[in-house]
Amino acid sequence: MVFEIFYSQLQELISVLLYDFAIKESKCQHVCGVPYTALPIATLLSVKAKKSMLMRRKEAKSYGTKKVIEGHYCVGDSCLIIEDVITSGSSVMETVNDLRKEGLKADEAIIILDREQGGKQNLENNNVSVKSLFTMSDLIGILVESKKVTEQMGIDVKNYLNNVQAPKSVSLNERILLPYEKRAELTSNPIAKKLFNIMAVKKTNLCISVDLTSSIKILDLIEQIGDHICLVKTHIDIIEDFCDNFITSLTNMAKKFNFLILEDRKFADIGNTIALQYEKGLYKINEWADCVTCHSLPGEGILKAFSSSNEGTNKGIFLLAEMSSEGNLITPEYTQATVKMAEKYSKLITGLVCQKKETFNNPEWIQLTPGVQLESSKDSLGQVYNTPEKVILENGADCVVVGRGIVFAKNPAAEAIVYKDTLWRCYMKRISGKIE
Ligand SMILES: O=c1ccn([C@@H]2O[C@H](COP(=O)(O)O)[C@@H](O)[C@H]2O)c(=O)[nH]1
Repeated sequence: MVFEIFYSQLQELISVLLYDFAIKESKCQHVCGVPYTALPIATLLSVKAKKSMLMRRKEAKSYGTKKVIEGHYCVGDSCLIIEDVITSGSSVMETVNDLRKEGLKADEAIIILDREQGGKQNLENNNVSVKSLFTMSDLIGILVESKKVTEQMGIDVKNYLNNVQAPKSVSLNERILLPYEKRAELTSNPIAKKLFNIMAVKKTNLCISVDLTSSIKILDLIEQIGDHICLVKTHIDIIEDFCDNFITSLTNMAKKFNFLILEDRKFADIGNTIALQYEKGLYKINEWADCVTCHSLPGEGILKAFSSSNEGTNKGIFLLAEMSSEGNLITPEYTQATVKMAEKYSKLITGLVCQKKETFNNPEWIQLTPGVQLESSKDSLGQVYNTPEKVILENGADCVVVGRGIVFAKNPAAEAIVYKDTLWRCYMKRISGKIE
């Protein structure tokens, strides 16, 4: 909604509407705009309502006062948050958290447009009441009525809003406290539902990365550890003796041991090529993999391609939002944009490959975290390993990828049990809420 700042009359109109709608009644002493696009409107409202303005810095200055919240206020003062658009509500929540850290009351937010994708619910779960001038349904109704868009477009948008299911209503970061069974009920992706249920039933959140080049060795390893895993992650293109029988044996084992199969192909091309790579060639990945990994780098086309390839089938995508390797080029902005993209295709998304619990809040998705061994360490090519305790208790992992830690252990079967038990203990501790 950054456009409003380009038109001074529009800015004035919006500030008058907001003032009459919610601000003139508010008892709050201060207003604070969510950086950055709500700052101009917050400034106008602060002048109109004669309330002092507080400004939240996104990054604290490295010099001087190093304050995150600028302005004149006392502990216990109340502050009204102003935001232009909410989707999940996470940007508003960041501002709320910073204000609360300073001892301010931040319990009310005024929004210009609520996109009706779960943000209001999330904020209310965090004791922030939300009033919005418009909702997306209002807006589309007005556009249809004034014939600016067709009735069919209005129906399509409403269907889209229903399909892009709102992140189910849990508090931000509460997802890590919810048990897998509960999250299985919340999710709309069929593979996420299955995986949550398998983890709960088998009491394991261990994903084995079978990075071996011999199909016999892979099958032999899975035969030994099948009872202790929920997910087998393959790199199908490293297998030197690949043949269709391997897929038959692997999928039979998946049924026998009740695990799912993730092909870690990390697709990263234009939609058309993705569809070919997914369905054709030697591997015909779509026929046997329950889910695949893919980069968000090429843009939405990649998810559109999977949507049409998977129409009518139960499949899932893990989007890469972060990587475990040292010096990788993924920035926080890239990660955020990836999460946004996932929100738009929520039904298709099984989860995100990521390293931090803050990366997303939606309890429907599974945080898949690679780069795990029993001791923190690094390999010689930049892989960074964290411990099970760190990734589950501190960093929010739901399902943990272990490769060489098990595959190259002296006794892989025994080592798989050690990993499984350690990871499960950490998960149980996390959902009990007893994390210091
Ligand atoms: O950020 C990422 C994404 C994927 N991986 C994959 O996980 C396994 C890790 O194997 P280890 O032997 O445990 O290091 C591997 O297949 C990677 O391709 C990752 O490590 N980091």
